[in-house]
Parts: sequence; structure tokens; C-alpha cells
Amino acid sequence: MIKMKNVYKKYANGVVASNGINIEIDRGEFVYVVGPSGAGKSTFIKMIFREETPTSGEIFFNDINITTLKQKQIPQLRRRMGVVFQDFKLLPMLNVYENVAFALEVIEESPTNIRKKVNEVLALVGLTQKARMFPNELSGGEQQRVSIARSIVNHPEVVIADEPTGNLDPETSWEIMDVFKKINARGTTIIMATHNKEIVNTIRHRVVAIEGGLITRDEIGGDYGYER
Ligand SMILES: Nc1ncnc2c1ncn2[C@@H]1O[C@H](COP(=O)(O)OP(=O)(O)OP(=O)(O)O)[C@@H](O)[C@H]1O
Repeated sequence: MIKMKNVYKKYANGVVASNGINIEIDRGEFVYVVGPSGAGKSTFIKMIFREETPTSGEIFFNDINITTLKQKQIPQLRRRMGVVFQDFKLLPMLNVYENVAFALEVIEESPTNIRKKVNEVLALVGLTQKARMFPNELSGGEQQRVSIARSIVNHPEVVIADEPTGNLDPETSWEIMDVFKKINARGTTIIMATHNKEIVNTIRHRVVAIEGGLITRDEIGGDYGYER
């Protein structure tokens, strides 16, 4: 589903964040991306949803070469991907329901479909009762649930998460992992960059370690492998 071939990324300041990455990720997989700070995890993640482009090499999403997509084709690609960030990125003036519905309004879904899809994902993340609340009235874990609901409302094939538990306490982090488990059980591929050793070592999935812009380890059910 996602394939990188000899991906190299050098930022304008000369930093090489990807130094020849080759990887294949199949439909339905759950992949943790681990590695020290500054290793190139976020860059790896951002290149998948075309937030960054490689300096050389190719990235495929199914049979689409996303490295050569034109700017106007990017929204269409992003509709097939859900993205979740450490800091939630919710719109403060919109309530929970509206934050999730927004993504569908932009693509002009019918009001009936919007209602159906939003209510379905709010139920999945356990926020039906809080649909009318605003982000600043919610806990961090609840805000992350909204952000996850928003990421999956359009039934993406893959959810890409960059440190989704980074701002959450341990108990809330486990709850968020339950939500990802449900999403993965529906067949959605999950790619998650994380520093959470306990989670990686307990909820076993494929572990891809990046160090110095290179994949140094790639094991199904692997350990987190670092002290933190
Ligand atoms: N936009 C940018 N411009 C220049 N350098 C960048 C940019 N983004 C990242 N870098 C550099 O690229 C390297 C890899 O960064 P990246 O954010 O991918 O690492 P990371 O593994 O996600 O780190 P962390 O775990 O701290 O989030 C770092 O040296 C970083 O400073």
C-alpha cells in the first residue's frame, strides 16, 4: 500500500533527514516508527502525506507515485489518508461535532451523509455525549479522540499518527491505543511514530526504527529498543 524506494531528504539548511529509505507497508498493518529525537521519524511520516517531498527517490501510495503529484492532486490524495498529531490541531471555534464534520463539508458531502458519518465515528471514539462541547471544555484525551474521529470520518485507507500520545498521561495514552486498535481492526492501516516505550513493548506490532535518516531495524513484534 505504501512503498518508499531509495528516499533521500535533505532540508534547505543541509540537514539530511532521510538517507536512503526503502520500505513497504501493506494494507491492514500496524506499524510503530521509533528512534531517537531528530532521527527522521516526522520527516518519514510527513513524506507519506506529501507534507514534505523527498529530494530524490520515490514514494507510492497504492499505484500512485506521490512524489510526482501536482499540487492540485494533493487534496485528493489526502482524502484517502487520515492524519493525527501530538497537539490535536482542532479548530477552537467549532464544537466536537463541527470539528469532525468540517472535513466532509469541505468535500461537499450531502448533509445526510455527513450526519451519518460523524455520528458513527463519534460513537466509535466514545464521544457521542460530548458532541456539542468545544475543544477547550475537553480533556487532552478527549481532544485526541476528536482528532482521531476527524481523521477517520472519511474512511481513509491509512491513518498516520505522529506521536499521538505525546501530550497525554499514561492512562489516557492506553485509552487512545484502544481507539487505534478498533480502527486497525476495521482494516485500516496505522502508521504511528512514537516515543512510548511501554506501549510499543506491550501492544506488539511491527517496529520500524529510524536512526540518522536510515531504517536500522524492522521487526514484527519488535521491542521499542531505546531507554526512553
Ligand atoms: N523543516 C525543516 N527544515 C530543516 N531541518 C529540519 C526540518 N524538519 C526537520 N529538520 C531536521 O531534520 C532532522 C530530522 O527531524 P525529524 O523531525 O524528522 O526527526 P524526529 O525523529 O521526528 O524527531 P523527534 O523525535 O524529536 O520528533 C532533524 O535534525 C531536524 O532538525
